[in-house]
Amino acid sequence: MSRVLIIGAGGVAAVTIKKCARLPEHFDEIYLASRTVSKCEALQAEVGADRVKAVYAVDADNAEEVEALINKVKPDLLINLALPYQDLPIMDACLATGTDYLDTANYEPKDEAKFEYSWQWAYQDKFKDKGIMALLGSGFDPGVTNVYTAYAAKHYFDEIHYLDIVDCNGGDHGQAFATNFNPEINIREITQRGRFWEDGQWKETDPLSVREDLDYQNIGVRASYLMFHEELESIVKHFPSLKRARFWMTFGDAYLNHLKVLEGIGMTSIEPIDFQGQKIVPLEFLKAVLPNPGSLAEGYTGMTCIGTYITGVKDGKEKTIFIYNNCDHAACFEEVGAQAVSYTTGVPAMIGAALMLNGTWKGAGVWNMEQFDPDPFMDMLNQHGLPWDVLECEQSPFKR
Ligand SMILES: NC(=O)c1ccc[n+]([C@@H]2O[C@H](COP(=O)([O-])OP(=O)(O)OC[C@H]3O[C@@H](n4cnc5c(N)ncnc54)[C@H](O)[C@@H]3O)[C@@H](O)[C@H]2O)c1
Ligand SMILES: N[C@@H](CCCCN[C@@H](CCC(=O)O)C(=O)O)C(=O)O
Repeated sequence: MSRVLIIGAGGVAAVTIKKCARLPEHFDEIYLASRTVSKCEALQAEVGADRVKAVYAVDADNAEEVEALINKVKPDLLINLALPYQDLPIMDACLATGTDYLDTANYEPKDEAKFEYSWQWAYQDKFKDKGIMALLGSGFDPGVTNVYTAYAAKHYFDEIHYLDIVDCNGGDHGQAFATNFNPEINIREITQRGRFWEDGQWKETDPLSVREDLDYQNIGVRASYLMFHEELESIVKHFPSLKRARFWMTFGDAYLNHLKVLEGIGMTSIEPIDFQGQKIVPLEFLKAVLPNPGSLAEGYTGMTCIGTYITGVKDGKEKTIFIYNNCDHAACFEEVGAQAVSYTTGVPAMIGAALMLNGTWKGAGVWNMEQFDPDPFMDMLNQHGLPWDVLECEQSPFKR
């Protein structure tokens, strides 16, 4: 029997819960908790009380509260789909109770827009000694992109040398400006300085200053900008043969113009300001004004294309492949009432959890996705709504 406790009841969690609920062979009992219990109740009503057994309010910034909840529910696995700020308190609660842990985004401190694995990797010995497992970044990127890299290294190359992860949302939600997942986390991510790995060191660029126009399968040519994304950090660690590793995300002109204005007037700042006698953080206020990402789903058209270009050597010859998925916003809405960015994150969280629970991916300690055999995960992507394809490219599409 397997019992999971999911923390978080936002856009991503809604997809994971619905997918888990359909798979009683992997998830016998599902429990749900979040800061706002009414969101959990709404999801429980949608999915059915036979599948989501009970819901709870929890403040996951508080490790002791999470620990008390774990002691009540006694899950085999805790799936963290709250925000990156809660990763460490939840990991502390898992350590205290001897519970396995999974998340989709690496820890970042609330008062500093900096995301890196050092904080979570620091739990390696503690998790190992306790005999429990943490699986980090089981979303799409990070997540599936790490698994694509491991799959390419296993089946297509003797050694991999160049990696370019590309993330295109070619969809149209009809809003002037909106983010597809938590606006605070998303805007903190894309306004950071760019960073990529080359010749054994990290190199920095000004935010969104390096552009390539790339042709995305079933979407077309889109302006793509170099950014830092967390999976680069673990992938270069686990594939030391990489000479260069970069991440690119597409943005339209309208999106970038809005972002520029919001940044220019200080609305993306995380420094608190005084407003009518109280402290407010401009970015938190902006989040309250922007559409809830879940609300974009109805009427959203077009698709995403996220994938990994890899160049390396096989039998002495250099070659490039592209492994990718297209995900259609409208099809996701029809299936689970969500848009494709929530879907592409929520499904891999379910798959990572299923592989942990049935022991296919197991081991004490803190793990990144590319450290396990990619094949069972790739099979489940095909079975559960995120089919992938591999293209052999004549040459790399990047000019630089
Ligand atoms: N790996 C990927 O591909 C990828 C892509 C998109 C999003 N993500 C990650 O997925 C996670 C969820 O994103 P989302 O769009 O669903 O966000 P969301 O804002 O819609 O949902 C977050 C949920 O966490 C809850 N929460 C926030 N603070 C809490 C606290 N202190 N205690 C308990 N619950 C709390 C909120 O109430 C909400 O239900 C984020 O960590 C995000 O960074 C990963
Ligand atoms: N998987 C991504 C999701 C973000 C998609 C970003 N693209 C922007 C582009 C919007 C536009 O140009 O209109 C988006 O918000 O969809 C991640 O890991 O961060």
